Amino acid sequence: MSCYQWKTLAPQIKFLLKPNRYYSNIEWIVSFSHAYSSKSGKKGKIAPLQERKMVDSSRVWAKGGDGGNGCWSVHRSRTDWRGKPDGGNGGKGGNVILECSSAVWDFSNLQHHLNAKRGGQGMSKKMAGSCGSDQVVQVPVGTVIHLVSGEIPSLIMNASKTDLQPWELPDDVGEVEKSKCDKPLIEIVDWEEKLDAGQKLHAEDSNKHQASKSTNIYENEAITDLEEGTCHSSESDGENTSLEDANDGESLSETELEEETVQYSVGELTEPGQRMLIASGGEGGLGNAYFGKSLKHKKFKYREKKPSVENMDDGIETSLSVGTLGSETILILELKSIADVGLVGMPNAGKSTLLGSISRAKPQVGHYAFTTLRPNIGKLNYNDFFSVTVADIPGIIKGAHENRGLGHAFLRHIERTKVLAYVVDLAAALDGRNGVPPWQQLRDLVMELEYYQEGLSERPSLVVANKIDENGAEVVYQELKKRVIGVPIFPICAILEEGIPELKAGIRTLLIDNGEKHHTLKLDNIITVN
Ligand SMILES: Nc1nc2c(ncn2[C@@H]2O[C@H](COP(=O)(O)OP(=O)(O)OP(=O)(O)O)[C@@H](O)[C@H]2O)c(=O)[nH]1
Repeated sequence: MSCYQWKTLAPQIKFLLKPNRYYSNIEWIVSFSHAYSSKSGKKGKIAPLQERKMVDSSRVWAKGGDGGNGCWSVHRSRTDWRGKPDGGNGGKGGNVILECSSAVWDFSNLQHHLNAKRGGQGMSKKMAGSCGSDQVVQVPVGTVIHLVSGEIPSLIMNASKTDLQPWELPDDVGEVEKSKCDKPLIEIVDWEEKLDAGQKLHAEDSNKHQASKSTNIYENEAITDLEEGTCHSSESDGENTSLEDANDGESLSETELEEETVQYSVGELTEPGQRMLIASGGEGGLGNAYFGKSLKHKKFKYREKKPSVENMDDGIETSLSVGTLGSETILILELKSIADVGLVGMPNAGKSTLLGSISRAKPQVGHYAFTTLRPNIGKLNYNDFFSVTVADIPGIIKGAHENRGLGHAFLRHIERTKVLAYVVDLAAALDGRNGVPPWQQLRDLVMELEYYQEGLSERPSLVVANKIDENGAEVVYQELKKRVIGVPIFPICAILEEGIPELKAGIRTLLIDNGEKHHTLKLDNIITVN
C-alpha cells in the first residue's frame, strides 16, 4: 500500500481506534494489514495485537428504575366549577435483567453500573406515565451469581411483567381486581370515617435500598400500621420519631447491614435464553384520579396542591402518589464454563492441538508455553449424532496455587465437567529437555487440582499421552503404563490425528458409564520414585 493510500485511510483508523468498543475492529484492521502485506510479499509493519485477556469475573452494581410520581390535577369546566380529579398514575420503573447468551464469551463488555430507566410521571386527563424500559444485559453461559448486597436475584422466564398496568385505572378503589396483582392491593378502608375522627395518617418509611419492601405500601399491614403518629414522607428519614409501630422495617435494615458479607452462588445461568431479574423497578405513584371517588371528605376532596417532598403531611394519599425507588443490588458474577470433558495439562502438552483435531474449534497453538490464555470450548461429534463438549483450559504448572504461571483460577472452568482428560507430553523430558516426565506431570496436576478444591480430581478420568510420534516417546509410554494404574491411557499424536478414534471411544465410554467403574486418578496410583 502506498504512502498516499495509508494517509487517506488515516482518519478512519483514528476514529476506530478511539473507544474500546472498537477493539474488534482494530484486530480486523491489523489482520487485514498483515494479510495485505503478506500477499504483496512485504513485511507487515504493524505488530499483531496480543490476544485479549479473558474477563471471567466481574463486580456489578445494578439499580432498578424508580417509579414515576402520580399526577395531582383537577379538571374544571364551565359546568363543573368544583372540578374533578384527573391525575394519572406514574409508570413503573424498569428492571435490570441478566440474560444468558451463547454469543457472549466473557464479561469484557459488561458495564459495572447497570441502571434501568425510571417510570414516567402521570399526567392530567388521567394519562398514566410510561413504564421505564428494562436494562437487559447479556452474560455468558455458565455465569454464577454471588450476592454482596441487595435482594436475591430471581429467575424469570420471559421479559418482566408489570403486575398492575398504570393505565388500568379502577373506577373505585374497592373494585380493583385482586387477581391482577399478586400483592394484596390497597385495603378497603373507610377513609371518610378516619378523616372525620381527626386521625392523621402517616406513611411507613420506605426503605431506599429495598424497593420491593417499600412497595408493600399496598399491603394491609402497612395500612393498618398507619393509624397513629405524625405524617412523614418516604424521604424524610430521621424526622419522624414515632415509628415504634414500624419496627419491623428497622429491624430488617439492621439485619441487612449485618449481612454485608457475600452470599455465594445465589443463582446461575446455564442455558441460553434464561433470564435473571437482579434489580426490580419501583412502583409508580398513584394519581389523584385514583382517590377521586373514595375520598369524599371536604378537606381532602379534589386536592389541588401537588404533593412535594417538603410538604408531605397531607395524608396517606399523598405518600402513595410518590413513586417508590427501584431496588439496588451489588453482585459478583463469575464464569464457570460448562463442558462434559475438561482437558487439563501442563503448558505445551498439546491440549489446544488436541481440541483442534477432535473438534472444529480453532484454538491458538504455539511452540511456547502459555499460548492459551482463555478457555476454549469445542464440540466433539460422533457419527450417530452423539456429541460432547470439551473445554481446553490454560496450562497449569506446579505451584499454580501460589500464583505461579497463570495461577489456578482457570480450574473453575473444569469444576462442572463430568470427565477429566489429563493431557501429558511424552517427550517433555526427552533429549535433555528441561521438562518433567509424564508421571510427574500427572502427580503435579492432581495436586494442583486438590489445592484448588478438595475432591476436584475425584471424577472419571483418563490420560492422553500426547506426542507419541517423537523419538523415544514409545519407551516413555510403556514406562507410563507401568507407573500409572487405575485409569485408561490413550497414546496419541494430536498433530497427525493418530489414536484419535480410540480416544473418542474412550471418552464416550467414560461419559456413559459416568464413573460407575471408578476410573479416578489418585495420587497413590502414580509411582514417581525410581
Ligand atoms: N511432535 C508433536 N508436537 C505436538 C503434538 N501436539 C502438539 N504439538 C506441539 O506442541 C506445541 C504446543 O502445543 P499446544 O497445543 O499449543 O499446547 P497447549 O497444551 O495448548 O499449550 P498452552 O497453550 O501453553 O497450554 C506446539 O508447537 C504443537 O505443534 C504432537 O502430537 N506431536
